[in-house]
Amino acid sequence: MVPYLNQKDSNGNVLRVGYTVDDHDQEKDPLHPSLPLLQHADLEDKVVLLRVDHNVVKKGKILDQYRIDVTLATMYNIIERGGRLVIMSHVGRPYDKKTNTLTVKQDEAVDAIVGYLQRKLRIKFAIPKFHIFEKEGIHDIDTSINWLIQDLRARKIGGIYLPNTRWFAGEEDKGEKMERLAVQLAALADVYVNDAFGSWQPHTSTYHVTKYLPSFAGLCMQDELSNVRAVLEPKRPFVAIVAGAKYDTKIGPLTAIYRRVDHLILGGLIYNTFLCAKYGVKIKGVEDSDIVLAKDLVEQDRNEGKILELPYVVESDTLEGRIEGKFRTLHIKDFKPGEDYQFIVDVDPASFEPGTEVHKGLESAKTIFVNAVMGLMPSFWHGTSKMDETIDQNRTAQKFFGGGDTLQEFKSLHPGLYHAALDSPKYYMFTGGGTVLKVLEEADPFGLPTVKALIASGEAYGYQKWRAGCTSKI
Ligand SMILES: Nc1ncnc2c1ncn2[C@@H]1O[C@H](COP(=O)(O)OP(=O)(O)OP(=O)(O)O)[C@@H](O)[C@H]1O
Ligand SMILES: O=C(O)[C@H](O)COP(=O)(O)O
Repeated sequence: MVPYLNQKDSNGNVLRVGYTVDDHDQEKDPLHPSLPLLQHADLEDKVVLLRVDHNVVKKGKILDQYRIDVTLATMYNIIERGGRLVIMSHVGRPYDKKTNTLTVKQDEAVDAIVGYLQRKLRIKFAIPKFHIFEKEGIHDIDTSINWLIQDLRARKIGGIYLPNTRWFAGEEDKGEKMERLAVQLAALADVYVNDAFGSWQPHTSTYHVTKYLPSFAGLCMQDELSNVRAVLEPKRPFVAIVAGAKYDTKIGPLTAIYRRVDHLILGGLIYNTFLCAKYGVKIKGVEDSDIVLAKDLVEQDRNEGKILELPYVVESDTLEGRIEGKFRTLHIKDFKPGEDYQFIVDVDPASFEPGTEVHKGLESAKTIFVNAVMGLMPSFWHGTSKMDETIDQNRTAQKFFGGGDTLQEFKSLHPGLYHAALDSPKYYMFTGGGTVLKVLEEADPFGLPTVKALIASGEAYGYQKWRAGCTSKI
């Protein structure tokens, strides 16, 4: 039997699920016709493995619950239609690719998320416990979970929330461990739903598991895929601001994004690396191998001049904080090839003052995409704060913010503006900033590896054929 809705009326038309949302307007907002949608899954009495991006915990605490809140509709929809929830998310980056070790820290546990969900939904979630090996994490999903699954099916508990997916040895593995985890995850459930737009990396819980279960895009995923089109087809001039810490996953897309924008503004570790490559300086914390990668971008920009450089940066002797006498503002025009600098930890707000190229670029933009925390938080917030204010002064541009820390810092630095922005048609908040960069690189929202995997699963389970056979609008 196909895993899709199977109720038909007397004319053989597939019935819409009366009480649920089946109102994605394909004409207004076309999603890929082969992308299996949650609305079309048969969920009655099914255990649903739901992958979300609840990567909102820092030092054991939730700083901004936005990325949890936007998945509540998917959860409610699943429960309301008879599904039973097994939820999973990653928190942080416990796996160190360089040393090949995995560090399990309790302050990256999902407990705070589960506490929040229980308060919000008023239902009880169980977090199963598995044996954790030092430097290797969790090897296997222990069969003891079967008791919990039984309780879940019997409605003795409201849901199960698995431990941080990146604590599993097979999550980021490419070999046997990955295959093992994919099979073990799939064995827990009848259906898989991906609502984790922000987690585009093809890991086991976002990608490989789809080989073993009928898989669907959740409601948050669908909204994000629809909205990202506005960034792919922007009103011009289009300015992108990319900053922050995740140099490794963001430098790749950056050269492709360069081709799409009218202006690019860099900050954070990405800017430090760019400055080293362009001005031949050494900045503490920037690795030589990363500078080599940034050289392509510098070359490209020598010809096209799209990068608007933030002229004033903040140098600090320590990463411990903003300590009087240990930090200073530098102008990049004073950089001399071969010179060594301490940590560059922020841009000075003066970089955004009227009259600067950066200010002119932001003032005249019609579309602005922001995946940017300009400085090392929480001490060096001044550059990010000024950036947010400067962007807001442009009242005509369509403004897109995306990224866990980007949203969280926007909220903590300008709470009033952040809440107004959530309701403003001039702003849109994406749950993943790196994901939007990846979409821009692929030039196609459905080119994300995780979305391609959902489409492939639909092919394997006959979704396209089922959909072609539906005569009523679904
Ligand atoms: N110059 C800097 N040196 C060190 N860390 C920095 C610097 N500038 C910013 N950061 C850190 O970058 C982090 C944010 O970067 P990150 O790439 O994770 O952004 P994000 O908005 O979460 O994006 P995404 O959701 O796409 O991962 C913050 O924790 C901030 O402290
Ligand atoms: O915070 C994020 O950007 C997402 O949760 C993705 O995290 P990742 O870049 O570590 O995959």
